[in-house]
Amino acid sequence: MVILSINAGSSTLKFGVHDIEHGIAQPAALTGSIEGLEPGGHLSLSWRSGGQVHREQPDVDGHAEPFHVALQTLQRLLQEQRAGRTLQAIAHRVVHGGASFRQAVKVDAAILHTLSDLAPLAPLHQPHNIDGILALGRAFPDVPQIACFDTAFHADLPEEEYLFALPQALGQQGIRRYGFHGLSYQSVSQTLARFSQRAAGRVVMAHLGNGASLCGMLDGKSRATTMGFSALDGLMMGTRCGAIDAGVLLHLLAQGWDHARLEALLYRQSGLLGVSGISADMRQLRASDDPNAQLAIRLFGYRVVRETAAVAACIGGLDALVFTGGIGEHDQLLRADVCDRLAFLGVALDHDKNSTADGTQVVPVHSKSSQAEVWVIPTDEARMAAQIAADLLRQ
Ligand SMILES: Nc1ncnc2c1ncn2[C@@H]1O[C@H](COP(=O)(O)OP(=O)(O)O)[C@@H](O)[C@H]1O
Ligand SMILES: CC(=O)OP(=O)(O)O
Ligand SMILES: [Mg+2]
Repeated sequence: MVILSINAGSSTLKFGVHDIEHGIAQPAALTGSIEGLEPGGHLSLSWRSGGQVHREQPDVDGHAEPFHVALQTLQRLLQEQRAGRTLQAIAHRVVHGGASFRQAVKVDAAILHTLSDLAPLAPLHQPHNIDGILALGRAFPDVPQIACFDTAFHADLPEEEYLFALPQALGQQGIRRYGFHGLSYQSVSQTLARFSQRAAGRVVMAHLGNGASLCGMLDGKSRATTMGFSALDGLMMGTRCGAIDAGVLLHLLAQGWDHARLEALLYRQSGLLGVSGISADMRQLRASDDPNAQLAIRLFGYRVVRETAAVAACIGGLDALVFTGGIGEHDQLLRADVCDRLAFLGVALDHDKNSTADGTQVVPVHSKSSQAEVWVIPTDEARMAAQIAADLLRQ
């Protein structure tokens, strides 16, 4: 069996072609991303197969929809690689499953409708996830499309974690904490379990990418997480501010800000980009000597420390801390800053080991004397989605 995994975002479409052997999704035989899907962006395709990396610039005529060109490019690549003919399913990462979906589902018209209703709760993600399902449904009409939700991993959060302190009628309408990055947490916790017995204990995972969140787990199950009703809560991110005093929003509303302006502020103009005024990308901030770039990095690390301690408190302590996501896997300075400040929780980093971890493999980075283990583990959301889809098809 072969499953194509799709993670369609606002600027990138990431894909992986996974063989399923004896029910287990294998690392992608063909993997890649199409970048530059945002308005005015420059489309570029990069893909890896058999250890070789290929790059190309798809031809785009000025009027073509970037998403359409990306899809044609992907279809062509699948044909060339003979992967398209054998597809058994297409697994889509869908960020928000709301109260309706506690686990993955095979998509039909009614389900698409429900997913569309959730789009305002994840405006950076859900519309693109849905576009991906529609486009691949047209391209491969006979192949089942499976929606794999970021929220599903957190479906059993305890009541005191998922309830907001609002009148209960609102909670009953579905206004509650859902939590996100679930495919990543599930992938990384399965990997941790292969390497460390601490996976059965009190684990805090830090998914620090363009979006960023933490998850506190007991025995591999989500018990606390920083993202909430939407993917805005919790940590500071590339362009999102994370947790913010709701009084600020009331104040801006009273000043005449409308929904569209607030949404743009909270989702697209804040975070590393907003504070630095330079970039949402940690690599560019590291390379800059502008004091505002350094300030943005400091705020980012500070918030990770603050929230890690809070999440550790919710799960009763810390047996292991795991870094993943683009920043978590690659930014050794950020890991060092965070771990040094978490010494009070029994975290002691081995700085030499930390400097070798670059997201290509699983690396323990704690020192011998550390009470808590610290790991850098590359996430594989695509393989996780393929696995979830394979499991669903077998049911
Ligand atoms: N070598 C690196 N050093 C520091 N940060 C990095 C590095 N590579 C990637 N990043 C950060 O990771 C982010 C992308 O994270 P990723 O988890 O891949 O994001 P996405 O949410 O798009 O899946 C980039 O925006 C950048 O901030
Ligand atoms: C939920 C979320 O923020 O996802 P991403 O990190 O892909 O933006
Ligand atoms: Mg991500």
